[in-house]
Amino acid sequence: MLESRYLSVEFGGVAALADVTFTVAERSVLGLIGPNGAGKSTFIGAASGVVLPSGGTVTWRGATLAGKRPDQIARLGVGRTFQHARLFPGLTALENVMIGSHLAGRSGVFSAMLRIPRWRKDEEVLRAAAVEAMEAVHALHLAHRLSEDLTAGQQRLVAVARALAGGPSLLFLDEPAAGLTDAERELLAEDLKGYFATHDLTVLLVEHNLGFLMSLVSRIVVFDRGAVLAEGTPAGIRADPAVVDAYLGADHAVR
Ligand SMILES: Nc1ncnc2c1ncn2[C@@H]1O[C@H](COP(=O)(O)OP(=O)(O)OP(=O)(O)O)[C@@H](O)[C@H]1O
Repeated sequence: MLESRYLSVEFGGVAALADVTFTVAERSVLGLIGPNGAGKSTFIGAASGVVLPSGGTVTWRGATLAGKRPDQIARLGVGRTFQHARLFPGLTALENVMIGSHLAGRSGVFSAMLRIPRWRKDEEVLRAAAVEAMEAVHALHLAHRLSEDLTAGQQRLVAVARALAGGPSLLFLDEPAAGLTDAERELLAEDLKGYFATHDLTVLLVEHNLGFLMSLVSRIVVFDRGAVLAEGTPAGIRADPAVVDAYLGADHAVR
């Protein structure tokens, strides 16, 4: 279980998150939504070690996440994507996925590597994991293209593949569908659905495209101004007047 208890984050004395408490059940997919600036990315940042909390705890299967370094958190089997794809320029898509899984994945890939001493074998293991992850999101045809030559949507898919290639048990996806065409987004939703169903994976998904989000999640937590505004099933959240008021109103019609 992922458990956030009274997590608080301040930036220069201004509260970005205040006493945020919620849980994500093992092997479930939770959607985290809310208006711009509500603190969604800040939560992922704190839980993945790039933002320091000012109070509270975030634990995964009982192990502390918030307050640790990103590499320590990655070693606990936690993977993430960023709001911006952050691929390394000058490297191919495949190389980006391989490097990402090498840096991040200590649970699946890395332990597999430890059992195979020769460095060539190491590279083969990384490559195989990268190819499998790229295949899972229909991105394998991009393998040998330079990352800077990819469209925004393609870069996004490669970033998702990079997070999957590390073999995470807990995955934070920060707006994976941003910049995708309608067709790419629909395909990614199908791909992720299949992936989640066949892997031992707990997922926290931040996404403004609510059609995409609602097709993947079983529960939703709504943030508003750094606090939990509501929590429930997709149907319950859609019908919650406070959520409609704060977020789902005119500008955010459910697609
Ligand atoms: N590094 C930072 N320094 C100062 N303030 C920050 C920093 N990162 C985020 N904030 C502020 O913290 C608040 C929460 O931002 P955050 O990006 O977490 O919101 P969000 O819900 O992810 O928004 P969006 O949907 O627009 O991505 C905002 O007021 C933002 O301006």
